[in-house]
Amino acid sequence: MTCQSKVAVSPKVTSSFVQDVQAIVGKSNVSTADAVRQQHGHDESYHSTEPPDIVAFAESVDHVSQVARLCNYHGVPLIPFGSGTGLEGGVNAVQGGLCLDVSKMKNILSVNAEDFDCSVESGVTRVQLNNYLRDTGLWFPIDPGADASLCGMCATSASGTNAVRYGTMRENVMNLEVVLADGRVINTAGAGRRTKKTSAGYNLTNLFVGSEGTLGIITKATLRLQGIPEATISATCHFPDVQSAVDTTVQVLQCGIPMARIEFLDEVSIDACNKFSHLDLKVAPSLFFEFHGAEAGLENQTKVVAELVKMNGGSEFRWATDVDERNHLWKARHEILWACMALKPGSKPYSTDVCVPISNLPQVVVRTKQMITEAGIIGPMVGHVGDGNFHVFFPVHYDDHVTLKKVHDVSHKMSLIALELNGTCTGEHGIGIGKRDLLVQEIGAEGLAVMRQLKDTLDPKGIMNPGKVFF
Ligand SMILES: Cc1cc2c(cc1C)N(C[C@H](O)[C@H](O)[C@H](O)COP(=O)(O)OP(=O)(O)OC[C@H]1O[C@@H](n3cnc4c(N)ncnc43)[C@H](O)[C@@H]1O)c1[nH]c(=O)[nH]c(=O)c1N2
Ligand SMILES: CC(C)C(=O)C(=O)O
Ligand SMILES: [Mn+2]
Repeated sequence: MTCQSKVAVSPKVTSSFVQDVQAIVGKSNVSTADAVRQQHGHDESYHSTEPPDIVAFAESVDHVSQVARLCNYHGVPLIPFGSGTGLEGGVNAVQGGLCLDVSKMKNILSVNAEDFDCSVESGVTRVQLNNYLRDTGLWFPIDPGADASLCGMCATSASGTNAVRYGTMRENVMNLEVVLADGRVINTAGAGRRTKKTSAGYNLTNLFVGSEGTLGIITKATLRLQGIPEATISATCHFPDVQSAVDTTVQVLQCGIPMARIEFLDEVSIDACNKFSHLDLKVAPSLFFEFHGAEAGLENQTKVVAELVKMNGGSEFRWATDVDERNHLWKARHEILWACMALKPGSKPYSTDVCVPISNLPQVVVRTKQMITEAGIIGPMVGHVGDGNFHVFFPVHYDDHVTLKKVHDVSHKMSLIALELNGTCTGEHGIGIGKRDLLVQEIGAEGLAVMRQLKDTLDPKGIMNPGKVFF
């Protein structure tokens, strides 16, 4: 686990190949400069930088299609690059090749306000879309902390703090335009289709959601939108221990309260947030809640949740009712990765991401906390607990191999506990290069072989993001 990068140029990327790429996307959209290759050879994770041999910037689906056809012909690895905010090394060019940056395709193609949907090109980010929607009364709720590209979010099946109410990318994508390895362009639900439901054949859309660039390049996404709620209330409270906070979450959901957000932060992450984002919360295991709905309904919901908090030994609510206060709170939550890294200056994130059925959550959280304490490492715990999903954001230094090994061991054991409890090794960050060994344990050898057959059918030469998801 070093930070060294590969300098050798793949023998397949010859000067005539570079010229062919330039002829497709234009000279100014191609770079073999070291700085550009380095920048495209890593995401926000701790994985070592692996630069591609060449970076090309696409400006249209036609560019993407022609570049794919060229790479396929020459057998050159093709790595799609959205905004590089991934956390499992998904863009790292582990076998060299061509990195295709699709961030210049930034058009919001349509917004159908009456139908609650929109279509965006591959470079449109979630913040760009929500700014654009501001005056329509609509919003797109899926919110990974980073301002990721929406097509990259499709590729990793991202979610975030709102998933407990609004679902993940899987539930919010209606159609995708995808360029396959051989350059063919398909629409996974048929050209122009944007229905809320369909029983027409196989669900190709969801085959590409979470495919991490290994099956094709997503050039357009048709997404569901939501109405901005009439009223929004946020509140925080703290608990004597982790177990009581997680028990409260389970009970709130069992009561059928339609929570918009329930986020857990342990005392280490609260401390990190206080320091980094200038909050003054009590340093204790805490829950951040958000309620969306009509004013009248919210009063009842907040009352029930406050009672459950009290029954579990939690504190009074601290309300964040006005917009500025609320934005400050959720901005702090979204910046928590960097807050945790600031606990150890110069560190990079080693993040974990397990998800279990909600009733098994207390067990996995409490066992993880014990492992972190026993290992004597810094391991702030943060969870989208309403989904049974939680993370530990370990700050690591590349050269501290002793701590890295401890972190890796705890992280691996956490995933095994999640699998043992009918859960998954990744709720939202994906497999990338870091969790390939866990995927086989999760899906089983036969299930994985079927995934492999699908990959071989769509990408027989294996050019699409090789070394990711599978070994
Ligand atoms: C501070 C912070 C906070 C968070 C997160 C990151 C960071 C830095 N994330 C993770 C991250 O934002 C998420 O993985 C994004 O969905 C990745 O989108 P990018 O555009 O950055 O893809 P990026 O460029 O990083 O690529 C990720 C993978 O998708 C592929 N890919 C990208 N664009 C593609 C395209 N158009 N077609 C095909 N394949 C493509 C790549 O090849 C790669 O395998 C997250 N996530 C989450 O789910 N919940 C969260 O709460 C957070 N929070
Ligand atoms: C920081 C990141 C990785 C995240 O998933 C979160 O904040 O929930
Ligand atoms: Mn998360």
